[in-house]
Amino acid sequence: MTTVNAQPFVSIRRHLHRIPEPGFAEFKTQKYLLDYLATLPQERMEHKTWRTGILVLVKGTNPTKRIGYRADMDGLPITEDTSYDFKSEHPGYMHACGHDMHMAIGLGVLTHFVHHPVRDDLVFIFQPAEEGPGGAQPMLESEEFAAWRPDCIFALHIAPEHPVGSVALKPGILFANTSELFIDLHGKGGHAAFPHTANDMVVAAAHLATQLQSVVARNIDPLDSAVVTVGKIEGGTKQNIIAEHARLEGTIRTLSMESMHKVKSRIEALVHGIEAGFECQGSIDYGANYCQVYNNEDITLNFMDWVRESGTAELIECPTAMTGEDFGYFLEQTPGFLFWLGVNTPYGLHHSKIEPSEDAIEVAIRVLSGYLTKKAFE
Ligand SMILES: CC(=O)N[C@@H](CCC[C@H](N)C(=O)O)C(=O)O
Repeated sequence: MTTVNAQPFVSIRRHLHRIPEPGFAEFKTQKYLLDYLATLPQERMEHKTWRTGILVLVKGTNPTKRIGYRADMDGLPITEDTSYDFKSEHPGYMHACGHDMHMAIGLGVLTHFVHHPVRDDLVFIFQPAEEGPGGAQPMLESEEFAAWRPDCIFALHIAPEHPVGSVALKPGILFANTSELFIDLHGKGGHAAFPHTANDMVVAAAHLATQLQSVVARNIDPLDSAVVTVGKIEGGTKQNIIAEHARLEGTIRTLSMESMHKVKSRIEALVHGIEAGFECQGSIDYGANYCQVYNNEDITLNFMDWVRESGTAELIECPTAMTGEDFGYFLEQTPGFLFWLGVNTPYGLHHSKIEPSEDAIEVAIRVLSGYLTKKAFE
């Protein structure tokens, strides 16, 4: 089994944790990663940037194919509430989805292969804007990516609910199809004391938020799975002014595209109903849409067998989750898989208190280095 000194990558993770940035604005993150790459021996390495992302080629000794690992880079608009002494230095932003861990692990694996080259070429992909508006699709269409397109590709995501030392996955559909959801309602504002002269968009938004919950409950086959979550409502300007505008922001998750179309058409019908019922105008924007994460059956089962046989980590066969990931677009074009990495913390992804166990960094570097070495000689 490969032994790994993960301490430098724990420090890297802590530095990255301090500088979370929004999608396509990962400027400090990109610079920090580039500065680290410059400290490595350059003989076997080439790199190039794509927008705020980075692609790194670690050259094989006698390459027959290219193997990819992808790490996402962006943070989330969350005010951090952890006990860390290396908290976010960017007010209102936090690495609450583990991308700091994913990048540190990527650098750890890359560093291992710079010092221990294998037969095949390895491509490390640091991708911006996973949380939105979605960096994978435009990156896949770029010339920079096309020149180093991998033949198979892997990624991981931290899993708060799984123990450190474990990896969890399944062949087939692992994550759902997603669509963002932004609904604007425009009515007639007015004085709080004269409601009969106005069309109150706070009341309309409240009705709509409640009605949206009927879509999954009443329009989707209970044996299928779907989610409609409204995560944010904004409306009004002052307590004694009737609001002329309200905005609902949410996300849709489905396991099939058929259900995605059904959910969207029901949402459109409900918004028309609100327009008629509250004499207002509604508009819907579906923002960024991600396709499902579909793990290639053969490669995933092969990896699961390898984990079991090598004893590199505890293997958990997990169910499908309604999370989304634009890594699904890589898997649509290139066979591979994504796995959950156990980080054992009571707070979930996107929570202001999440503190993933950093011991998982060593586990991930060990698993990925071991597996990619095997893969490079298959
Ligand atoms: C792993 C994870 O938490 N991914 C995000 C992906 C966001 C997709 C998109 N911006 C949306 O909100 O629909 C997730 O929320 O699952």
